[in-house]
Amino acid sequence: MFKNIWFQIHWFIGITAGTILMTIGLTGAVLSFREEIMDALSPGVMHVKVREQQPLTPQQLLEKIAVAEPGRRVTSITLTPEAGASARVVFAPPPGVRRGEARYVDPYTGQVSGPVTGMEFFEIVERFHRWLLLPTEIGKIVLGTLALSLLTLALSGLYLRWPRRPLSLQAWFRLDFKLQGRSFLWNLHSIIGTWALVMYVIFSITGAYWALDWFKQGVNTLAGEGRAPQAQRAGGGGKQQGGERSHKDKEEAPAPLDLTLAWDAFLAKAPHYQNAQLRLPEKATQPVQILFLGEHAPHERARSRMTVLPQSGEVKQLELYEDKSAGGKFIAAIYPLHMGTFFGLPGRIVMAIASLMMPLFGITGWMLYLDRRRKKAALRAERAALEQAGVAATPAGNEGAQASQYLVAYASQAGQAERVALHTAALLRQSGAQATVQSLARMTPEKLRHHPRILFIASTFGEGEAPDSARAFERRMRAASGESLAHVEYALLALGDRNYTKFCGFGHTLDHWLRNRGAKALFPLTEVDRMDGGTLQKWAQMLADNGIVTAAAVASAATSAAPSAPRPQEGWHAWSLSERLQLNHGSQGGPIFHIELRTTDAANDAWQPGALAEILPRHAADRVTLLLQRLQLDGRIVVDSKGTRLPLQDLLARSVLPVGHAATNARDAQALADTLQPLAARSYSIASVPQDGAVHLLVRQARHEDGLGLASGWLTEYAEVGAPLDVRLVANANFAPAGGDTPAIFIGNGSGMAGLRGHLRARVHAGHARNWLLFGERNRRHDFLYQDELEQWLADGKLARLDLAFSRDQNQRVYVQDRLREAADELRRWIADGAVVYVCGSLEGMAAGVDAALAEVLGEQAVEDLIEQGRYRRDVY
Ligand SMILES: Cc1cc2nc3c(=O)[nH]c(=O)nc-3n(C[C@H](O)[C@H](O)[C@H](O)COP(=O)(O)O)c2cc1C
Repeated sequence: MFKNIWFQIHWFIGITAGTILMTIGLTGAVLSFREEIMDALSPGVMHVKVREQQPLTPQQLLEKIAVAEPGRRVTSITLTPEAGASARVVFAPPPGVRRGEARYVDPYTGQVSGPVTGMEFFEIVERFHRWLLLPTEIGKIVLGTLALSLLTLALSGLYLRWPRRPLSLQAWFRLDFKLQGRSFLWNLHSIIGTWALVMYVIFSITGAYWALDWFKQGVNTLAGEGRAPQAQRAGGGGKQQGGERSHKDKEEAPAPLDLTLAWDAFLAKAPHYQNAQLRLPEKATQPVQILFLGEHAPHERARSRMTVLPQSGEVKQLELYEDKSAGGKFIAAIYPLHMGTFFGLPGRIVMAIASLMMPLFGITGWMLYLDRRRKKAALRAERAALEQAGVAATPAGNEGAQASQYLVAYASQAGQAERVALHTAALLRQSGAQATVQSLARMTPEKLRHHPRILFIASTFGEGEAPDSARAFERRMRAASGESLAHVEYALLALGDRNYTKFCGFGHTLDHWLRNRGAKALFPLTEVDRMDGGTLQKWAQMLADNGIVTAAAVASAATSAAPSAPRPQEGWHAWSLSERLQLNHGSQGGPIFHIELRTTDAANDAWQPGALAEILPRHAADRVTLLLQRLQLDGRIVVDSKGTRLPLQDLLARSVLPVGHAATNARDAQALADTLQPLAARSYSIASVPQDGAVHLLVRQARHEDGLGLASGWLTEYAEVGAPLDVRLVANANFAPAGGDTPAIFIGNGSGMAGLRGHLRARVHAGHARNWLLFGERNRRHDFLYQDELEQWLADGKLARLDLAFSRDQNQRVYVQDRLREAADELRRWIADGAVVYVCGSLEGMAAGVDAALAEVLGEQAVEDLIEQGRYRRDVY
């Protein structure tokens, strides 16, 4: 709730003040290097060619100027001892003008140069930066408000992005260029924001100091400097008055001013000055003020002040910077802090970059805002449509127990999980079931037991954590006592992004917790990568396969708009199936095939152990032909599908085949093509390393009542050896190698050997020998996959230990988890040595059993710690 309020404040200020702040940032960056730019644009003006001779004294300069510019009074001269640096002089302004003209004077000849190129431009930029080109008093208030807005944005942003693991540097500072879409924008916005935070706080506080008088007075009082110091710009503070007076006194022909004695007095006190500005009086009898940077001045505003009588050279007053109070020094540091010069050139560059980045925030912020609006609008439309159809979210406080047959509970950050939840509810209703949609924000873990059948749609946020709205639920979940959910059946769809280390992290946490409470999964957790449309279809299909919704409802939903983002098409490459070999002839289980894929595309043949190969499957040619015959359509007719032209039979082979009315209603080939949805990609663990020159897969052929499984049938039976395949290799951060020579324990069963073998082959190549493999299947005789290779590694010392669990080779069933228990002491030793555990294979039975065995041997907390430390990695399905 509190967070939500801050979120609203952040985006509201962001889209209003933030938009103007972009221009303030840009102009600030332009002003950072104003002097250097003007110097470069005006050769021979701000710096002249260095000569052997001594530069002229201020008095000599004054005399030369009097000849060159007769009748013009000089109000200040600024000198720098650097060889070749011109003196800067300011003339008294004409009546009614606020600022006098500034010109540069050759330090050796006293020649007055022409105006500096760019000066006017920078003055306009400065007026924009300080007052938005408004009248000063109004401009100051606007800029002060903007400065405070920037402070609010920075601090609320910090609060909103506070990582749940604040000790992780990575969570604070790591830019992740693998991310895409909203996740990438969010990463950019929050990480760069963190980097720039200190700079923005400095900008806003120092900016507010100049713009808001009350703020300035407050700061001055705090600093023990009761009055605001005089403006310290050249020709600033009180100059206006001076200008008016000069006009009034013009007739009186002031006595000529001689600076010789005053300058000598100054040099006697500060012979090694870095910079001196002489403020000249109108009359020779009045004192000259010299503001100067002493030899050890730490920054450009660490100025000392000397007041000297020009006629006698008597020093009336000397206020050294060194003698200022701490508060006074702080006030003097405000300008260099704002400019970054307080920290020298590096500070200036950092501040300029931070200013330049302000538009990046504005733009990413706007994009996040618009994306969110779009998603919310889509969600509203969806909700309205589904409400018409009778599927509505339960009002708060009415979790009405058994009232509905299914609870569809979602955890969503930006609304995608909610949309899927609404669609799932629609599917349920079309199938004749009752459904209630409920956010986990309104649920507590304790209330779940009132719902015997729950479908969860859970997205992940942060680093593998629950979305904000479900954080309270997650907290309670961790704290909840061991209340049993034994009578609850559930299915879980986890939304995530594979580019994050903890892919679908919250979905898995929730799943783990539900199982530990005794809830029964209707089918294994389904992961969805970046709202992949195909996987969502798989979810619907799983619901149908398990009798939760009807096939007809799924088919009709498939032809209507699915709640998926357009499938990212990038990354698909042409591969070919180069080898196929059944490894388990005679097995009691389904046939398992070793399959090799090759590509000629060298740019696409690198992957890390644990990676997955996504494959776009196709229907067997016979099935397509049969359908075409039934529809009396010619499969060779070329149709258009999302901009690609291809024969209808090819499109059908890659699409969900239409059933019922959807097919028979199609008037012609193109009308049919327009209704088709692409088949979901299937992921397989890669069992080889790039050095093998091919992607190896282990595919178990699935057989259903109506024939072979779609993808496994295609890969193991229908596709000819040599057939082309659309393949995309994706990293699997959850199952990536932990790196280095740390000991590794590999546990798996059946085709799960694939993911383990990929890691093992990589480690063997790298010469890492502390590998322990626990593998299980039914019979040693038929199911000892890759037996020769494993035994060879064992003999060569490349595999330190191999435990096999062939469940049906003896009367009593034995599984990998049993082997793990038998080797408890060894397991504890390996874990103590820092071992990383990799589990690959079936979620049901194996993964859950291994989980329980690990908890038994090592303790629940130790398992939690392993997960936290990234030492328990799983690729289970
Ligand atoms: C800031 C941010 C952090 C995320 N962190 C993860 C993560 O750790 N693991 C993951 O699998 N997905 C992560 N995601 C991806 C989301 O879970 C995914 O985009 C999901 O579809 C969002 O659904 P929603 O709109 O219901 O929140 C993250 C997304 C964002 C914007």
